[in-house]
Amino acid sequence: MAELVRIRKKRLQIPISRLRSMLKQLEEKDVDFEEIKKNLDFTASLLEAVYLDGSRQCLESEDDLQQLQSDGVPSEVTDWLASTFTQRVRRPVRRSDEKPKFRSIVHAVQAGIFVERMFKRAYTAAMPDQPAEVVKCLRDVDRWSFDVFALNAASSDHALQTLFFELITRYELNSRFKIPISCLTEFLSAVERGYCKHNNPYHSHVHAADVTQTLHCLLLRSGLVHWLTELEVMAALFAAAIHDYEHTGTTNNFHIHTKSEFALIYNDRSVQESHHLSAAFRLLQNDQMNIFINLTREEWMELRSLVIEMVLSTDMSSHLLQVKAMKSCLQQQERIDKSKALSLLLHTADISHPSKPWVLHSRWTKALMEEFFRQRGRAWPTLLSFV
Ligand SMILES: Nc1ncnc2c1ncn2[C@@H]1O[C@@H]2COP(=O)(O)O[C@H]2[C@H]1O
Ligand SMILES: [Zn+2]
Repeated sequence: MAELVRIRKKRLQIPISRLRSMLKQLEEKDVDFEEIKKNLDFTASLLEAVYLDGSRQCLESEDDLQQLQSDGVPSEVTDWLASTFTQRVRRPVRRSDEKPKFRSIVHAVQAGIFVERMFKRAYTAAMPDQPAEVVKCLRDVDRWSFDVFALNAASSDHALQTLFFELITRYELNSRFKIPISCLTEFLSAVERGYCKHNNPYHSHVHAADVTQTLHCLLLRSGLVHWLTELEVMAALFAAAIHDYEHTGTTNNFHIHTKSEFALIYNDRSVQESHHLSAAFRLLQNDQMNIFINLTREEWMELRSLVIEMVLSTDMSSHLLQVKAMKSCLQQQERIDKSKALSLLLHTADISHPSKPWVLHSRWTKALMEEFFRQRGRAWPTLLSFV
């Protein structure tokens, strides 16, 4: 793994140093501005291509370049790839009339910084040694088809801990927010125990790991990750990890109609979601588990507010409202509220399994059916009408 990262880093050194030198020239304003903007645009397209089509492990040979070409990457980008990563000489670039937009430069710079960070993390992560099987599973962590069940088996039933650790270190959020490693370990163990409390076939820590990975995939592949601050990414991953914490394996309706303790505490409003939040935040009251101990007060307030909004939005009863609000926002070209967008993304990840490969979807569906049947059993016979 370390060897692979070393090779990848070496390959990316050329475009990274190119990007840096272009930026320096831009600052000094002593070059052809249009040319440099175009180069930056190419760099962004290259980096996006490397990530978006999952081919960042390639660029080994001409075959890989061929593959990029067939995947619809512009010919200029493929040429640039060839001249940068292989011995092939670059063809003259066709001049385009279209002026590169300032946004392209912003994206290029952001993409460059992001890619460099993703690779740097391999050198800074304090992650414990993982079994080879876990490392193998995690290679697919950026993919929609990621097999969370395989990860759970490889990590001896610790999918959530393993995945959260991986993502936090990948995004370098552990160093950015000075998360004590011992707190992170304690906290994640407690979260996994909470998910096991009711022995649910569906709402287990594996579901939490699945939703967290899916959210990461959505953020990465849509490019939204460049639009977000580190605090927002941290809040999003945290919200996904805890979004069903201590789920009882029953629906909100079940709680309301059985006049459960939770329904009484939360006044029939988003009963489960309110409990997931409250119980997870309560864990952080314990200093041994407070992974956010080093956040400033402002950072903490912002993170807490975002997480609350995101987890409450996983209440299925808010589905239509959320979709309608986002549609009207897009139609009227209004500025999109980040917390609303993140909430919708978490909700999307939460109900995403029907769009995953059949082998994953059918497994989730069986687990959910089993959970629904168990609830029916618990409600029998008087309350059957509402379950
Ligand atoms: N394929 C599905 N069909 C019907 N309901 C689903 C399906 N997938 C998920 N759900 C429900 O949608 C809910 C989303 O939030 P939860 O994860 O708490 O619980 C989930 C299930 O109750
Ligand atoms: Zn869920």
